Amino acid sequence: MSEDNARPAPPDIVRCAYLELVVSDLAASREFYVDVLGLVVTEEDEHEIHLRGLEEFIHHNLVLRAGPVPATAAFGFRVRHPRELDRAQEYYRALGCEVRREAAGFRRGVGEVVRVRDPLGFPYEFFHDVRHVPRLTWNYERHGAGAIVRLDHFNQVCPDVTRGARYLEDLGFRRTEDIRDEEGVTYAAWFARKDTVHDTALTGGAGPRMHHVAFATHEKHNILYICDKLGALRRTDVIERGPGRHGVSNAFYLYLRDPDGHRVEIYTQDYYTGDPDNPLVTWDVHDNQRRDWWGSPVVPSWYNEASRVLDLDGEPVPVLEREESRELDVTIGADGFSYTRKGGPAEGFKVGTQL
Ligand SMILES: O=C1C=CC(S(=O)(=O)O)=CC1(O)O
Ligand SMILES: [Fe+2]
Repeated sequence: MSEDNARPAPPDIVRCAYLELVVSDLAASREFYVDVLGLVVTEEDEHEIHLRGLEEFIHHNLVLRAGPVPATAAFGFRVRHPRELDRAQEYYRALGCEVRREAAGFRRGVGEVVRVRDPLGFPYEFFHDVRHVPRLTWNYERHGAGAIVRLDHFNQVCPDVTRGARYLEDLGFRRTEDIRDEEGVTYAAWFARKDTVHDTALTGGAGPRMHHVAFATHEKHNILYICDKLGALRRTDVIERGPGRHGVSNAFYLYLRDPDGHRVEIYTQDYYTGDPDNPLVTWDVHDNQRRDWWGSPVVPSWYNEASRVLDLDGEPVPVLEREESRELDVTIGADGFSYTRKGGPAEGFKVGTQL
């Protein structure tokens, strides 16, 4: 039992492991994720494609499933031992959540799965047993110049980030960074189980919705190559934001939109957060360098658009509007305010003066 004996201890989550996306045109999505981005096909048929990064040894990091309504069907987390599935089941039942336990075979390449619709409305899955597949770390003949090596994180849109943060921290996630204002409103926060900046993050907005899934490369030049390749393919309209250097996480980044509009981040070189006393980094929502260290603007679609999520029966979960102030409103636009140097000039061409 956890400290407050009222609730069972949370499951011991190792890492974010896979995302299931429903896509409207499986062939178009396969071309985007395999031919353009270079993810590796573990297994595929006419209904589903199971993909992974070059360094991954579990069966998949991404499932593309053909369906009528583009949405996110599952956020998969690996737990440290099969017994943690019992804990997951007890923990979420004690929260009053819908919990289903699916025998091995429910999900290809994965053993028993506990599926929940969590308190924020998201479809979370927990698993341990998984089929191992070849790690292609040293198969450089298969590494394109864009070389995506692993799944790094999810990003979830929810109306109340403070409430969501409390839920994730009770679940055992460590908050590593956040964006707040002087009134104490939290606009976004990042949460880790592995020793990088995050396994998932909460972005304040209408939700529950899936903001993005991020895959990691080893180097910035892998990201720059993906941009150059998209230029050569005349597909630069899939580039939504970046390339650039984040303030939060310090990672180099690129955001793309897939054929259904699902957002994919390509991400590299954040920092180690594994010590128990890892210090929280808090950013001022008006700091122009918080989301892009070079002060480049965040396009409004990045704040406003995200993918629906499905409940455990495959139905879209209703979306609730955010009640607290929204980041886009307080930083960009006629009454938006953002600075490069606190108290410095707000005039000029940077964000907050022309968008
Ligand atoms: O992974 C991330 C790290 C940093 C940022 S931000 O735009 O720098 O806040 C966004 C993000 O959540 O995608
Ligand atoms: Fe991200």
